[in-house]
Amino acid sequence: MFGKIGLVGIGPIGSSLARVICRERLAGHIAIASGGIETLKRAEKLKLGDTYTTEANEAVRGADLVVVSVPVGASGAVAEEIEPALKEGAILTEVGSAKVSAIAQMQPVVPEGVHFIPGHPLTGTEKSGDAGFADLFENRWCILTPLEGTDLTALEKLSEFWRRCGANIGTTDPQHHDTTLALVSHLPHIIAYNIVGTAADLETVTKSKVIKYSASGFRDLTRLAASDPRTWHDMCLHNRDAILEMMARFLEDLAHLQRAIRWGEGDKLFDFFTRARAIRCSIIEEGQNIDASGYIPSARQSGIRRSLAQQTAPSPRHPQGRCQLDPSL
Ligand SMILES: NC(=O)c1ccc[n+]([C@@H]2O[C@H](COP(=O)([O-])OP(=O)(O)OC[C@H]3O[C@@H](n4cnc5c(N)ncnc54)[C@H](O)[C@@H]3O)[C@@H](O)[C@H]2O)c1
Ligand SMILES: O=C(O)C(=O)C[C@]1(C(=O)O)C=C[C@@H](O)C=C1
Repeated sequence: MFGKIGLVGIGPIGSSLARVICRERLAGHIAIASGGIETLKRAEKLKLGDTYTTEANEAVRGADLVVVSVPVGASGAVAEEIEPALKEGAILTEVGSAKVSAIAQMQPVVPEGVHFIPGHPLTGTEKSGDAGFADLFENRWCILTPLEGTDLTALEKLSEFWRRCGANIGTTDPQHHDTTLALVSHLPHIIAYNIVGTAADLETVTKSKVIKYSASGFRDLTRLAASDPRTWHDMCLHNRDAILEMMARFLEDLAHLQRAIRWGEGDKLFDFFTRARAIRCSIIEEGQNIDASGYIPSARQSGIRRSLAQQTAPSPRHPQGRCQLDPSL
């Protein structure tokens, strides 16, 4: 699809993209940039790309597609760094979880002639670092938030890229994206972090007992609390208003629940739990639930589960085994 793809940032999203680009042969050359030298060395060891550099502008020079996958708070600095090296006609995208802020930081420095189309793959795990995998985007939504005047050919090309990575494409405006994500992603993370904090602070139950006797309800609810602190620090600062709005609504609803429990309003509680269960069921029917282990969409949901043999097949252009996938990751 592209002669050269420049990947700036090689965390869970960047490293998953590198793997799927390689597997699907979407680029003639994958250039990887990361500020962290250790991360870069590991990416090289895993053969995630063709070239590796700590200089983002080096990786994007001559690239037909540039994907910026860095913490939202770093997107402005990265945009400034790569701006002089972006090729005329290139597609530039970023994958930040808060669109309004990422766009405000990047758009002003994008040169004329470069197609800047922000996006957000709605998928991830609580893992950090280069713990990505090629199937991460399979049957997940990737939301694109095209800006006014976006070139439709470039938009279609980027959409096709994500489709070949396994994703379904949705489009919306950045503000609507941020409001929705505040509810379906940011609030759940805040609740998870908070409940772990509550448990850890309990004086009547020791920390070791919380850990030892963690029932699966607590474990399920708290998985998200293992997520990357930098990501969630950035989210709270960069999608502040929408998150505060959702927290206010959540607290209001929680107070209603609290009241129903205090007054023993069984019917109310039963109706409330029944309604919530129906919503959870509809998420499953939409095919948006995932196997707990490994986070790989089940064969039934995705329609395809590529065999490991297929995933590790060397590319004919790189018979030495460029982009060999480590099955343990
Ligand atoms: N992890 C997820 O579940 C997930 C899902 C969807 C979208 N996102 C978004 O994708 C982006 C990348 O997230 P991630 O979790 O893949 O990785 P991450 O946020 O941990 O970032 C990792 C990469 O960014 C580079 N980086 C960090 N600070 C930098 C800086 N100041 N300047 C330049 N590079 C810097 C690191 O060297 C590393 O290569 C974030 O904006 C995040 O909001 C994350
Ligand atoms: O399931 C998880 O572990 C995630 O945190 C993934 C998740 C989400 O909230 O759904 C987290 C942040 C991203 O912006 C998109 C996806």
